[in-house]
Order: sequence, then structure tokens, then C-alpha cells
Amino acid sequence: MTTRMPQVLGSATLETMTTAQNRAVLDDAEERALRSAPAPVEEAPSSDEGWNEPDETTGSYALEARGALRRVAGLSTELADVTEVEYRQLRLERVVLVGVWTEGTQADADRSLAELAALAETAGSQVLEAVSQRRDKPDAGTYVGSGKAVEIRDIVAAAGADTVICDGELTPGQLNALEKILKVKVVDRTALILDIFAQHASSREGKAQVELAQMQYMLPRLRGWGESLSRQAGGRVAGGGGIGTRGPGETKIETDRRRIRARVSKLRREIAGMATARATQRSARGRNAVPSVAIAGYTNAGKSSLLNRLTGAGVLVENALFATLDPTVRRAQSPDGREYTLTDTVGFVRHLPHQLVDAFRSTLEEVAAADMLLHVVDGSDPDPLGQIDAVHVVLREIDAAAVPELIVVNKVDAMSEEDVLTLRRALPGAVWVSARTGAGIEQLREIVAARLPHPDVEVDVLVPYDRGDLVARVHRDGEVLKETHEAGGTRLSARVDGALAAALGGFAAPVA
Ligand SMILES: Nc1nc2c(ncn2[C@@H]2O[C@H](COP(=O)(O)OP(=O)(O)OP(=O)(O)O)[C@@H](O)[C@H]2O)c(=O)[nH]1
Ligand SMILES: [Mg+2]
Repeated sequence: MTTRMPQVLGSATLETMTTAQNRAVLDDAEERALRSAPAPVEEAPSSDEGWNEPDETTGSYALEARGALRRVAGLSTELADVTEVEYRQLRLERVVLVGVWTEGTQADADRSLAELAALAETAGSQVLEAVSQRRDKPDAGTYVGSGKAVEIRDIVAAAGADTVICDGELTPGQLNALEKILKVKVVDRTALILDIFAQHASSREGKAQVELAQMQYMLPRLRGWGESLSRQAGGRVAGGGGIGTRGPGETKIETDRRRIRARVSKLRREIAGMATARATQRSARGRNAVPSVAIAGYTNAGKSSLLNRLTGAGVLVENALFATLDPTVRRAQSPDGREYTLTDTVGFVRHLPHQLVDAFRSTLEEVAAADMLLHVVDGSDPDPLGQIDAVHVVLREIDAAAVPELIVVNKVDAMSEEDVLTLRRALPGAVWVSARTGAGIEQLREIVAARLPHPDVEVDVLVPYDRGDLVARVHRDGEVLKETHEAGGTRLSARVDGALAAALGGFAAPVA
């Protein structure tokens, strides 16, 4: 009695349209798309591999398709081009924030919304209102539940907002259903963070990584002509759309999907190439046995400020979330003269979208490959311990949990004495600094120096005065325990790595 195929599509009709051979390569959605497919309106860029798939360009339906209705360019509200992804077109200007909290205290919920507000402002929008709701779990259909959604609609209308941002990652269905009720654009936290990353990416690698993450986010959320394919493919055929709107919309979606998939694999290859280059640089540094220290931590904790303070790097510091996306490597020197590298990295956040962790994996490898981690925490934040937990979650995800970590509580200048005392009890092993005033920085340098991996060969050598280069190398790469100047040269007792020990091999000091 009931058929799964939409009624307008008799399989007999399909049979007459396509050859058996063609049908073999078409999936259900493509078949439905072809049924009313207009001639392709635009040409795909030839560089996008995967675009010229046989089912797109060959087959007996081509003639039929040419006789079908053509879409008139410029009247469609859907995406004109996959590179203009949906959320880039968002104008997040006047927004209302909506949160659902399922666990924790009211204060936790408020903090989460305050962070969402900071994210929204960083993305360039003005926050008009924020509402949160306590539920056992988000409503599967509308995230907040349909009754609450109606209340929110009134708030949105009264505030004159054009966008609602939900504090979580919503399913495409939830986003759709909410938009229907609220009558404004609905965006989730993941889309918001992706938007900030897109605005801040500047290097070729950063841009490619952000685009990859955006594409991954967008794939399951493509919509055409106001209806989402996933709703239709899921069997719940939308009532209002009708034959004419549904078909061409789907065609475009399938086309976009293919192009996005092709773009995703191209981006993956590009990013892998750039990651290889960086891994080579890293292993070159490794060969010289220069210890590496990575600065990681919650976004806006002051990581870049700390790098600047420790090395005079001149890296961008901004009171904005995710100001830094590209890793910056600088040389630093310990008080005893040993060199090491310091790497500034992208900041973390609670529930960092998995698409971003995945796309930025190669950048984050800098952290996993480091000898030591300076985990910078904003001590003036209302919830520093929560930030530390969130950072640990991401560190585990990128396999960096085993790297020795030194907690650096920053912004002590902005903390009350009481807060310092409380936090000191919770973080007994931490170093306390202010990148702004310089307080605690010397102590930090010393602790870092003491914790750097120690070269493992102890030597006692007499280096002739014409080999000042070797003495300099010992100072730079090794650890000098004792140095005296004697008639025959510089007498050094030091700890060095294997390569340097070999270079010093011929200068063993005479036993006294
Ligand atoms: N009061 C105070 N503010 C600081 C201190 N260190 C950094 N800041 C401020 O904190 C904000 C963020 O600093 P950044 O160094 O950009 O922080 P980040 O961790 O690199 O941030 P992202 O790259 O965005 O993740 C800026 O407004 C800094 O001026 C400090 O010791 N005290
Ligand atoms: Mg930074």
C-alpha cells in the first residue's frame, strides 16, 4: 500500500528515462533529482576533480534535460556557489542568545552564555538578549521545545533581532524547525566559532584548515529552496514545496555536495602537504637537539602576550577570542644560556568544534611534539579551573596529554588577593605571572630552564682557544656545569647530547 518513493516519481517513468547502465551508478536521491533536472546552469571549475563524474555529463537523459524548465539565475535564494558557504553570508548583527542547560548550576549556565556572548561579539554582532532554559536534555525537534520557541519568537520580535544563536551544536532538523517558528536565521555555537576562525585566518594553511572545517560542517546541512534535503531524504516529504520546487532544489544540492566533497579531498591534500613541510622543519630542529616548548591554553588566556614577554616576538595580541590561528615559533634562551624554541598556538575553548580539531590537527601536532607545555590559564576568568579542564579535553584529543605540562596562571595583576589565595590552593604546582606587568616572568624562565630535557652525556673537555665555535655550541645546546680558562684552552665540564659529545671527542681533558 505505502510506497517509499515520493508519489510523483513512478519507477516506471524512471525506467524509460535512464538506461539500466546509468541507473546502476545513481543512488535514490540522484534519480529523483534527474527526474526533473534542468540543464546544468553553471560550469564547474575544471580544477575541481570529482566534478566531471560520468553520471553528470553522459547518459540518455541529457536530451530530455535540455527540454526541461531552466532556472532563471538570480531569483534563487540558495547558494550561488559552494565557496560562498551559507554561514559566511550570515550577517550576525543583532542577535538573541539561547541556551539550554542540562547539568551544573545556574552560575555555570550563565557563564556559558556569557562566553557565547563574547564569541558573538568577536564575530562582530551585537547581543540584544540572552535567554536560557533548564531541561533534562535539549528537545529533539526544536532544541528548546516548541512552547519555549514561541516565547522566544516574541522576545526576538520585541528586540528587533535578525539572528538567534543557540549555545550548542544543533542538528540540521532542529535548526530548520526553530527557524520556522522564530522567523529569523538560527545559528549554532559551532557555526559561530567557525565564522570567527574564518574571519581570523590569514595564512594559506590557516585558511585551508578553516575552509575544510566549514565544508565538513556544511555538508550535512545543505539546503535548497528553503527545504533541506535531509528532511526529504529522511522520508518526511515536505508538504508545501511541491514537485517544481523540490526537484531542482535537490539537483543543486546533489551538485553542491559533490563539489564540496571534491573540495574537501583537495583541501586535505593541500593541508597534508603543508604539514609535511612543517614536520621537516621540526625534525631539523630536533636534530640540533633544541628543546621545544609549546604554549597552549584557553583562548584569550594571554598566550601570545606571554610569548612576546619571553622572546620579544611582537605577535598579535588582541582582546578577541581566537586572535591567533597560526603557530609562531620563536627562539628563547634560558638564564643559563641554553636555547629552546617557544611556539604560540591556537587557543582552545569548551566544546571546540570537532571539525576544527580535525582540520587543525596538523597545526596542533606542534603541541603534541613539544618537549614541554606551558599551559596558560587566565587567572582573572570567573572559572579558571573549568578552562583548564576544557584544555585538557582537547589535549587528549590531539594526543598531547603525555607532554609534561607546567600550569602558568597569567593576569595575576587583574586578580583579587582572595582569588589568588583560593586558586593557589587548587593549583599548588603552578607558576604565577603577569605577561602585562612582567611579574613572575623571571621565575617562569628559571622553572622552564630547570624542566627542559637535560642533555644526557656528561663531558669534561679542554677545548683549544681556536675552537671557540665548539665552546659556543656547548653554551647554546648543552648545559655548562663548570668552565675555567687554562693555558691549553677552555676547560668545560658540561652535559651535552650525543652529536655534540662526538664533536668534542678529541678534546678529552687530561686527568689531573
Ligand atoms: N590584565 C592582564 N591582561 C592581559 C595579560 N596578558 C594578556 N592580557 C590581555 O588578554 C587579552 C588576550 O591576550 P592574548 O595574548 O592575545 O591572548 P591569547 O591567549 O594569545 O588569545 P588567542 O590567540 O585569541 O587565543 C589581551 O587583551 C591582552 O592584553 C596580563 O597579564 N594581565
Ligand atoms: Mg594569541
